Amino acid sequence: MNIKIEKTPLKQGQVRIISSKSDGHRSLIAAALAEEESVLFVDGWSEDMEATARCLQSLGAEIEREPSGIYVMPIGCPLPCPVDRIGQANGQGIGQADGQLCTLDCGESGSTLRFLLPIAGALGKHCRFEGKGRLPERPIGVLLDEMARHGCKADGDHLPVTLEGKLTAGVYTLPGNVSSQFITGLLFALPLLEGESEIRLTTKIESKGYIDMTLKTLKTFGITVTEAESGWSIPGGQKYHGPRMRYAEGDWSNAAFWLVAGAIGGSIGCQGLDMESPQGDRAIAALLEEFGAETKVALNQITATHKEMKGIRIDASQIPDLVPILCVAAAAAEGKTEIYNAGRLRMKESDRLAVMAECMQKIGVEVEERPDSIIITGGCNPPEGEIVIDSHNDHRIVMAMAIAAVSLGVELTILGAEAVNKSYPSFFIELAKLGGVTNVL
Ligand SMILES: O=C(O)C1=C[C@@H](OP(=O)(O)O)[C@@H](O)[C@H](O)C1
Ligand SMILES: C=C(OP(=O)(O)O)C(=O)O
Repeated sequence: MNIKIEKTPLKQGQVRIISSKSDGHRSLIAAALAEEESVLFVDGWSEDMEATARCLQSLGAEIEREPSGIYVMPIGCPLPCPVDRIGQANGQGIGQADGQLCTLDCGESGSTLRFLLPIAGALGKHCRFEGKGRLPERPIGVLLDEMARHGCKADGDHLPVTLEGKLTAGVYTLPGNVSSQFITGLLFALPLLEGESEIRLTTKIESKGYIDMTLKTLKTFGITVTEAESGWSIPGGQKYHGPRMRYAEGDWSNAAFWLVAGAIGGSIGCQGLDMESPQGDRAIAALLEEFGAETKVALNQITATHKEMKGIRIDASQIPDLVPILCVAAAAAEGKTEIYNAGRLRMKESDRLAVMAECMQKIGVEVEERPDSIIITGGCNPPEGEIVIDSHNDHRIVMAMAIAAVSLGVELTILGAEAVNKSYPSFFIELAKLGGVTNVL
């Protein structure tokens, strides 16, 4: 789907923010590992969350999405689970038959893949992991090596991979700067093993907010994890016991698009966010203040309002998903903005540093791309003629450039705009509610 976005600016207004997909993944996983069935309330549903739900079903959970909530019957449920029923139909009785292969189609979701690899290993499931788009290129090797050292082998280091064996407890040593998702996956998996485990980091942790989200979910489900000198200690033999009903919290990464739009050209409020959330992308509020814009919190709403903005230096190591929209904020700020420690952006749904540099150039913003950073000089001089942006199938590029169009006043066409469905299917509906004018071509 290609969408043309007119340069009509957004009106002042409010957006009700959908549930965090990161919290959605974690809540679904914890509920599927729990001892009891539960209901999860999620406002909005994305392709990535669908991928996690689908994979958990392949592992044996029953997940039913009703208008009243998402009903999760855990993997270890006392009733026959879907996979087990196949076993029964094959005359193999209740319980997954030894060696029976289940396929986990992770779609394009890095979180789904990297969270579920160690979980499948801890459950001793014989699984084939598949994925599409850029997912097969995204790194999983360091996690698979560590899993292999602990009894669970994969037949390759990129998708598709098939796992064989069952994880054993012990010391898991990993870098903290490739993907925090490896650590989240292990934090979910290791409590299920017999015996104590430890995760030891060999570098400083990046994307730490996401680990904090995982630790918060684990605590809610009664799982004990203690911080160690360079990682975490995880007692084995634990069981997940969670609340029977749970609400996923609002998504700060999605809110950032609207807050930047408010900061550049008016005033936009976001509702439904937890102001104390562990989500690292909550940093958007402080960053907009640093740029010079105004943010105000009243009750459950945060509003960003335009004030003259000046370029700043931004360390991206803890907030990778904010970078595309921060590039747009930088284009509206006077002087230079440098976003550094951003090398990991190259291994997301697209090479986000290269793609944002390409997009900024196309709309007439001065930009310099370096291996680990991007430098943007404020000011936008769009060229004559039609501007066409290739989304590279990346949801955050689509959303960032849609906000660029309405906030920087550049009419443009985005190719492959359906990529928004990965995390925020109602994005263009919200844009229209705020007065954004779009045409599907
Ligand atoms: O744990 C999570 O929910 C996520 C972790 C981050 O990945 P990295 O840790 O690989 O940076 C982030 O980019 C991704 O969108 C979601
Ligand atoms: C990188 C992202 O997600 P994931 O790693 O789960 O694919 C994202 O949502 O921007």
